[in-house]
Amino acid sequence: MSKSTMSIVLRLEIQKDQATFGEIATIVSDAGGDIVAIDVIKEGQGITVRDISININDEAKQHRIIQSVDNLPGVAIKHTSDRTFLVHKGGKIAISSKVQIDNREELSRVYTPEVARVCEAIDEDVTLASQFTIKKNTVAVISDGTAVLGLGTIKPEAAMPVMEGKAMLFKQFAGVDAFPICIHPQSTPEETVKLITSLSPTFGGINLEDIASPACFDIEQKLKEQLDIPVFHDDQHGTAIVALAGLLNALKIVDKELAACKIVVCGIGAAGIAITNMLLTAGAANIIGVDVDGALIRSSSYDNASWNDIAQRTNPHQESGSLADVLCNADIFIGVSAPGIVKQEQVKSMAKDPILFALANPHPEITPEEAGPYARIMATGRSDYPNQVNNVLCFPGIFRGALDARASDINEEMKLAAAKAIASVIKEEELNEDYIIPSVFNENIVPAIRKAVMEAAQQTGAAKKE
Ligand SMILES: NC(=O)C1=CN([C@@H]2O[C@H](COP(=O)(O)OP(=O)(O)OC[C@H]3O[C@@H](n4cnc5c(N)ncnc54)[C@H](O)[C@@H]3O)[C@@H](O)[C@H]2O)C=CC1
Ligand SMILES: CC(=O)C(=O)O
Ligand SMILES: [Mg+2]
Repeated sequence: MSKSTMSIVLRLEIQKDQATFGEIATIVSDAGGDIVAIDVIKEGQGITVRDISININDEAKQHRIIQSVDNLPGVAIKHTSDRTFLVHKGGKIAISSKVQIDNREELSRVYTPEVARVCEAIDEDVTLASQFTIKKNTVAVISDGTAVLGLGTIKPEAAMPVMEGKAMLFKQFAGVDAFPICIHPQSTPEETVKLITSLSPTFGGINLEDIASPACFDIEQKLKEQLDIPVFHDDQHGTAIVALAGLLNALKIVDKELAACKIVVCGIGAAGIAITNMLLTAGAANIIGVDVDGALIRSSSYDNASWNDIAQRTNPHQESGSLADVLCNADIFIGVSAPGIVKQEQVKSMAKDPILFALANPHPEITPEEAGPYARIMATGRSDYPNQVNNVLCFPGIFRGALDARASDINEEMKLAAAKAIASVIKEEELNEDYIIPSVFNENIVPAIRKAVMEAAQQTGAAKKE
């Protein structure tokens, strides 16, 4: 099974009479690195300068390699670079023009004075903005940095690499122009709503990203009420749609019905609440929500209003206790909580053919290696294991469909249609334990979601375009 690798490049100055490349290779290999490329940068009298590219799978090994190589007599590290940082240099996206202007006539057309005629036309009929501006195909990816991946609150500037990454994926997979916008956290959800509402005329849709719960619920709800463009909190609904898609296929393999399964959803935050709601809509009857203080039960009262709401609508047998307690005999575990909180013993205690979706990023609740012997089906949110249950499978396609339908909303029917469309990309005869969800590179995903979402938008009256 694959595991993500970091890749570093060391530029070494080697005194030929004191050190050999063989010695360096041995040190790197002993410290757990794989040398994947060597470039000779300079050959001189008694000195050679080489770039060696090394793959490693954790940061501790990286430090060990650097230290050991640096300690070698006759070897000096001139420069160290990390390929992941290199790919982020200067940001990952850029804006480009669709039209080249080479003379004054063309300049007058795209800019003043001619542009004013287009402005006046849009001012008279604002719906023309969808025809004559980027609004037609542009989505804002907006975060306040308060729940970035599983990193918690980080500075908005620090959230930007994730938002740029989302923008890249929007473009590559669905041709949607997405603009990353990281804002300072506001003191109230109302202020965030006001800020985003002010930005909204530019965009054809708003993809909220990595905004902490419970504020994210209020923010999304109010924006949906106030704006006539689709507003979609990716961590809630994108995750829920992909989780349901994966589950529909996983259940076919283990031959179980969703309604008959005992399902534990761990982490009743943005993703966990949306997953719970989506599974209830899809027919699940026995979901137990678990958060830091254990299983949510109806008879308790929680400070978090969403937990009270979830507790009222789940856990029909009122099972209480810790995650370990309620995982006993569970058919399905879905984690959107914290790294490493599920132990092998707990997987062993689950019902026959357990399904585990350990979706916390970047470190899952349990690794596939650990769960492997006991889990029948295992999925994570990561790109480096089979069965990647990640919202990247959804947001490009769902916005493609919503923009093309000129939808004013992404409603429940459109979400359910997207989940079924993702699941349907894998044919029944192709399904297996390591292939319950299509790869993000499967070219059928976006067209399948787009078609299903456009149809659902038409049927529910959300589409402005026939
Ligand atoms: N694979 C995917 O596509 C996605 C994965 N995620 C991951 O899910 C996790 C949660 O994300 P959000 O819902 O946006 O965050 P959130 O902050 O809204 O919710 C996290 C919830 O987990 C709970 N939690 C923390 N530690 C726990 C523990 N030890 N036991 C039980 N519950 C615990 C928190 O109290 C909170 O209610 C993150 O790691 C994130 O990266 C989120 C969205 C998409
Ligand atoms: C995948 C994603 O959106 C997250 O982990 O927050
Ligand atoms: Mg996210």
